[in-house]
Amino acid sequence: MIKAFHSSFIENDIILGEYLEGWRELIKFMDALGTVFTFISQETMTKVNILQGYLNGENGKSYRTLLTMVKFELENEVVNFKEFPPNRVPSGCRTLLRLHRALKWLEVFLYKLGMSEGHGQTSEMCADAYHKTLAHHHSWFIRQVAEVAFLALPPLKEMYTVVCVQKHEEAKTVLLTTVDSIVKVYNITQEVYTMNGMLDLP
Ligand SMILES: CCCCCCCC/C=C\CCCCCCCC(=O)N[C@@H](COP(=O)(O)O)[C@H](O)/C=C/CCCCCCCCCCCCC
Repeated sequence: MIKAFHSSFIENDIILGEYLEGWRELIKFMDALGTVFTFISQETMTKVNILQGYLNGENGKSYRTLLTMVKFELENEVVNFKEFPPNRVPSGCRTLLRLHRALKWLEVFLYKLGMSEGHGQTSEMCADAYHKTLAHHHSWFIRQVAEVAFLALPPLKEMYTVVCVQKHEEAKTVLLTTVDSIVKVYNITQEVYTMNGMLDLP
């Protein structure tokens, strides 16, 4: 997962194929945490599949990177700035924005896990990261579902086994290295979306 996210950025752009690979690896982590996260994992996979569909489609070349996707979709008026178009596959830009917002939550959550010194409740860290980030973009109903899922998060030691480490020091290295890659990917994407006025796509 670190490898995929790390090789996804080039200068000020993101290679979409690598980015989606990073997400697929993240989904594997989430699946390893238990069936209570299936709903979130499926929602994430749906978004990944929409983007992969564009990448594999007839205009696939235009979806090779974040910048080429944005250029193509804006030039071809694929992006809807006013409403979520019913009965149409959502644009790549709108779909990636949902993953981008979730990446901020993940950055904050993994940073908290890494800096926890082996103490603290994972559910509290996760909820706190969520309230500060992704929750701002979710409806009341989704926020309630998320709160219930957080309660099912395993304790810190068990979470470490998910990232294949035993001790806090090892976990800290893995988690903070991941955060580092996520921050780079997040900042590039944020810049591109800001420049194109696309941070609030419906
Ligand atoms: C050692 C620790 C390893 C931890 C690894 C964690 C891996 C996490 C992987 C994925 C994170 C979740 C990504 C969630 C994507 C949500 C996309 C989204 O916001 N969708 C909403 C908006 O879409 P549209 O309706 O506009 O199309 C959608 O409404 C939401 C659906 C339900 C998802 C609710 C997610 C809320 C919680 C996020 C925290 C996940 C907790 C997982 C705990 C590990």
